[in-house]
Amino acid sequence: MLTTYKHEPFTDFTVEENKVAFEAALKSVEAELGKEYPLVVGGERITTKAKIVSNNPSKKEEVVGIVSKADKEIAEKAIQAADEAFQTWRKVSPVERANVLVRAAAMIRRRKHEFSAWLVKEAGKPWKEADADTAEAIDFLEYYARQMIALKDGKQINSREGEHNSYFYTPTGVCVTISPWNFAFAIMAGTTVAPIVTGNTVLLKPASTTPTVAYKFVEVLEEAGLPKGVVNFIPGSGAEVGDYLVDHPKTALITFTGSRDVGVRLYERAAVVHPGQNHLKRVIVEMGGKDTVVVDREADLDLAAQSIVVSAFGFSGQKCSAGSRAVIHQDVYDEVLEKVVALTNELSVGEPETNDMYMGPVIDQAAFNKIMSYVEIGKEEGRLVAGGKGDDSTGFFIQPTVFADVDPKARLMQEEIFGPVLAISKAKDFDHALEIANNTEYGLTGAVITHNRARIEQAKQDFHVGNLYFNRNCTGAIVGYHPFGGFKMSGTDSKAGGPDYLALHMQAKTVSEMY
Ligand SMILES: NC(=O)c1ccc[n+]([C@@H]2O[C@H](COP(=O)([O-])OP(=O)(O)OC[C@H]3O[C@@H](n4cnc5c(N)ncnc54)[C@H](O)[C@@H]3O)[C@@H](O)[C@H]2O)c1
Ligand SMILES: N[C@@H](CCC=O)C(=O)O
Repeated sequence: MLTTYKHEPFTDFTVEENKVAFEAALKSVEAELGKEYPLVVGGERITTKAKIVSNNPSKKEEVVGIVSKADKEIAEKAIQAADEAFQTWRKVSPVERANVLVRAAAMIRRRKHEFSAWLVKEAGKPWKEADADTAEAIDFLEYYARQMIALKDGKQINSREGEHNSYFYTPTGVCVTISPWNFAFAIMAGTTVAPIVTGNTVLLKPASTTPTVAYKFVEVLEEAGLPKGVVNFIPGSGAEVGDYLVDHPKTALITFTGSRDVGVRLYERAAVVHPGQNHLKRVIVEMGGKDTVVVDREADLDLAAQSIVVSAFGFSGQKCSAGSRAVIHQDVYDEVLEKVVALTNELSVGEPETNDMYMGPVIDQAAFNKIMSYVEIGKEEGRLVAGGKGDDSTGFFIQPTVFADVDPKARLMQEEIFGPVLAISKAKDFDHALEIANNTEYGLTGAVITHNRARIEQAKQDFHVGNLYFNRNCTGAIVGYHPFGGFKMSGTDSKAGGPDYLALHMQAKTVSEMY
């Protein structure tokens, strides 16, 4: 019997013992930098000539891992291995499947700082962000294990005299998991184990910037007792391997987390029925955000400024949930803006290895260039009040940047920048603030800072986002506490870490037997 689910606590790095332990983990990871990792297909290790090289975004020259790269031929082999493994894995009891996740969670918990240290190196995460990413990966394993046990007997339905009816969930088939780099552990792990615990088999294609941590996770699943072929590790080009897997007639389920453009393309492709395919593919697509913190005139203005800054600049704004826009009531606009600028100017940016930096680098050169081009756009569209500079000489560092007085329809207020750039608009009143908050194509997260109960109720009805928060920041959803997923072009609102999530990976079956 499992204990009641509780989320994994975050590490307090002001405690000397924790700091020392994390430094030791970083040292041990440093000793492993630059190693090579194979693909894993049906349990077999495959080394290819073509490689994906992942570098430390804060020290461009530092190679973190060199990972073999799958092509179409290997992708085909992996699909066959996953299909074969499905025939037995689907019959393994849900409790046994759940136990694999619980064992894996325990193993990761014992190596928690080591995994977080990999995230510092490979994703450029400051310690606190890396620790939260690892904690969330553990949470997904623990939460989905318990959810599967709760669903194992299906749900109660009615029977009539002489008839016995039952309703239960069955596995779907081969699942393609395509994950992003920004929660290189948590989202990769969560979107891998949800299909596994529900009895499906998985082809895992992690992001090319963060494949090492994904390989380490696959090793843990194997050590936890996952049979060969249930998870297959096949990093590769999104365009080549991604398309091949999405189009394949044996693919039953696709779970994608990433950008809007790739997600939409994949959603369209998955709708096409290919020769040899006798089913419709299930698709879970979680995409970007352009998330807003709204500040009412009746609000704690210090809390408002803190919420805006934390939402905008945590992990350098590289969260789909990032509050990259703030909309402030005109009566308190100047005061909140002044506080936001003061807090922003206190933030430090630099190599995250030593835990004295609030923000590390952005992920790579392409991201650096894109974000800096938005800084230039911002200079045309608004008033630069903080930051505005970047330095890519040794790593990809960008100052936390704030633009004030931006028109609600300006590009800076509409497009996902995915970096430390905050745009601020002034609202005439609360209705106007909500109108601006809703005026993008996205609908992922949002926050409202207000003391006014009527406005809280109004926002609950009218602020059209999947995750709405009051009097706090709009990032940092916790598995099992804040099920996560967005409306509109932010995705299929599948609510990762929530009670309805696992059912999306299964087929409900009705059985009726006459006595
Ligand atoms: N809604 C959410 O829960 C959520 C969570 C995290 C990140 N995101 C979003 O993800 C984006 C950042 O992540 P990213 O830069 O890794 O996104 P991305 O779309 O560039 O890549 C995501 C994954 O898709 C793969 N890919 C790329 N082209 C492909 C193709 N043609 N076919 C199949 N796969 C392909 C990539 O290799 C990667 O594994 C942001 O837009 C962010 O908002 C959303
Ligand atoms: N679930 C995370 C965001 C994931 C996307 O990047 C949060 O709530 O901040």
